[in-house]
Amino acid sequence: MTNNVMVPEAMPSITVAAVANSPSLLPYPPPRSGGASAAAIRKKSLSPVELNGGLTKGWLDSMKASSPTHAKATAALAAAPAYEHSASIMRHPSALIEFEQIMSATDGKQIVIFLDYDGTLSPIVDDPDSAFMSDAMRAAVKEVARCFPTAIVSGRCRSKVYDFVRLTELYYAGSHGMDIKVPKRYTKKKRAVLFQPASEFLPMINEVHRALLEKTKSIPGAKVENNKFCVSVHFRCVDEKRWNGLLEQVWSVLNEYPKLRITQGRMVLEIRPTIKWDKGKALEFLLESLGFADCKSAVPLYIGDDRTDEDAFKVLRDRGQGFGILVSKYPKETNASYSLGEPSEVMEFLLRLVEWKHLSLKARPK
Ligand SMILES: O=P(O)(O)OC[C@H]1O[C@H](O[C@H]2O[C@H](CO)[C@@H](O)[C@H](O)[C@H]2O)[C@H](O)[C@@H](O)[C@@H]1O
Repeated sequence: MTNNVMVPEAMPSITVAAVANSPSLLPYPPPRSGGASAAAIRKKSLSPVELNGGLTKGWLDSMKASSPTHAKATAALAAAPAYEHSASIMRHPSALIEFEQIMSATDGKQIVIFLDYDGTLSPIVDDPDSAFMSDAMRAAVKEVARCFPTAIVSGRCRSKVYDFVRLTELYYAGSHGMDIKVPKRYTKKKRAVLFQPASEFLPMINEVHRALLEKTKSIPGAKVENNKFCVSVHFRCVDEKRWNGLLEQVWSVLNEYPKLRITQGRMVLEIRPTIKWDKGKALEFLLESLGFADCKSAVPLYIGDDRTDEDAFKVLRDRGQGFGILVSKYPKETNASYSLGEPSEVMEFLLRLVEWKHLSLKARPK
């Protein structure tokens, strides 16, 4: 355990009572038009689906602290007392330092790699359209995919994340796992698998995207991104003084869509269907499609940096299978077992995996 200051990358968890007792807080979900009672709102706030990753008290603080490239990150670090180190929050062991231990736990089983994109394979940048991965990272991912089944699981829409990664040998799950494509050469039945559990929401998402574009166009720096089955509203380039205004605009749109929910990522609000599907479910779906439904036959390694990746870390922890690896410079409350500081360390870890695979093949008795 270190004495590092804990800086949350997404929102801190809070109790429902704290929400109910804080009139200054904007409640989530927002009051629907038609005037839901405060009790009804509080009751709705209890929904685990919404609290788990939903927008809660402290969203402004956590939004401020969620960006390593944001000027206020330094200030957030300086505000140590606000994020005091607690016994439950510690830096997890480095996956690089503990590499041999991780590998010995794989015990000859099939390793399957799951990679988040933004903040994991590419550094966080101001413009989401310029979040390119380096050629060196692409080469490392290509090598790793030669050695192990490898999937990208991203909040972005699948086609966009493919345009960044440009490797045909991978499986892609976009829209937080709500758009999964497994190429036919990898499926048992040799038929491409396309899984889109939120397809009925497509018209609604497009409508919300258009409404949000319109509502936010007067806010300098605000960016609305259509991720096919979800929409991202970016705060990164918006002056902090306007964040509440931007949030209000988002809520004014969402008021009309009770079948959508909102979660918070790194300087971003993500609007998505209320269906019970997330990166954790996507991980399970992919394992099954690849023929590894049986816990005993595969060791999944899931590497991600965001709040939404916690769903996948939790699945691994609950199944007692494989390892979650959190990408974060700061200690954080997480279900991951190991950590890596930044994308450059992710690349180093991937290259170690490739090297390990080659050495283990050489060591095999002829
Ligand atoms: O699941 P992910 O692949 O991590 O996608 C989550 C969001 O990633 C992108 O936004 C984040 O990265 C941007 C580029 O570095 C950055 O500007 C933004 O502040 C980050 O939140 C993507 O643009 C979003 O649509 C995804 O939801």
